[in-house]
Amino acid sequence: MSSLSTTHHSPLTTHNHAIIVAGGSGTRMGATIPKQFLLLNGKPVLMHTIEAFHNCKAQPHIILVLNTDFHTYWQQLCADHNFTVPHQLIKGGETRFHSVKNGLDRIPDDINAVVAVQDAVRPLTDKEIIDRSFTYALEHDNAIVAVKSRDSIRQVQNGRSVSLLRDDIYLIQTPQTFRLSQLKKAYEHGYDAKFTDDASVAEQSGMAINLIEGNYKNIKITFPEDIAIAEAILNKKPSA
Ligand SMILES: Nc1ccn([C@@H]2O[C@H](COP(=O)(O)OP(=O)(O)OP(=O)(O)O)[C@@H](O)[C@H]2O)c(=O)n1
Ligand SMILES: C[C@](O)(CO)[C@H](O)COP(=O)(O)O
Repeated sequence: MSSLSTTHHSPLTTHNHAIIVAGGSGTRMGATIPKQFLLLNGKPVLMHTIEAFHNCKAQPHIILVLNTDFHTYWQQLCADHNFTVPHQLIKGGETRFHSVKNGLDRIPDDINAVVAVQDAVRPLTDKEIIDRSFTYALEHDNAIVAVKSRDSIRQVQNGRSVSLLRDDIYLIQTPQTFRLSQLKKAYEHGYDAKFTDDASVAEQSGMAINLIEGNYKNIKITFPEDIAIAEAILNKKPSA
C-alpha cells in the first residue's frame, strides 16, 4: 500500500460534516424494503453506519439523505430501536449524485469546513478510517478511501481481454472526504450518467484525487448474500 497516502495528525475541527446517502431503493437486493433498513445483528444497516460517524473523533454534523416516502418509517425505526444519535433528515434525489447535491445544498458555505460523503449501506466502516479521511482532506483537500485489488485484472478491448497491472488498480469505497468549498463547486457542474461516486464528480471538475488506505471489511451491502457476509465480519472474534 506504499502508494496510498498516510497521515498522523488529529482530525479535530468544529467544521466537520457527514452526508450519509440513503436515498436508494436497493433494486439489486430485491428485498421488500430498501437495504439500508434491513437488520444486521438485529439493528438496521443505516444505524450501524450513522453510529460509526457519531463515535469517531471528528464528531461531524450528520446529515441523513432519505427518500421522503421513508421519513416516517425511519422515525418509527428510531423510536423502536431507541436510536438517539442526533442527525438532520433531508430528502433524497433521483440518483446518488442528486442525493449528495441535496446534502451539500443544506450545508452553509464555510471556508474551513470538511465534508465526508458516506454510503448508508457501508455499515462496517472503521471510525479510525473516518478520522483519517477528515484529517487528510483538511490538509490535502480530499481523501478517498480505497483498497488495492486482490484479484488479477483484465480489460476487454475490441472483443479481446488484456491483462492490466494489478498493483495499479484500486477499489474505491466511502467515505470520500473533501474540503466543502471544493466539493460544492464540483457538484455545481451538473449531472453526468458516468458519475459513480464523489471522486468522479470532483475529478471532472479538475481536482487531483488522493487515495488513502481503506479496509477490505468495509463492504457495500448490495446483494442478498452481503448481509450474511457483514454479520460474519461483525461477529468474528478477534484472533488470540
Ligand atoms: N437516488 C439515490 C441512489 C442511491 N443512493 C445511495 O447511494 C448509496 C450507494 O448506492 P447503491 O448501493 O447503488 O444503492 P441503491 O441505489 O439503493 O441500490 P441499487 O443500485 O441496487 O438499486 C446507497 O447508500 C444509496 O442509498 C442515494 O442516496 N440516492
Ligand atoms: C460510491 C461507491 O460505493 C464507491 O465504491 C460506489 O461507486 C457506489 O456504486 P453504486 O453503483 O451506486 O452501488
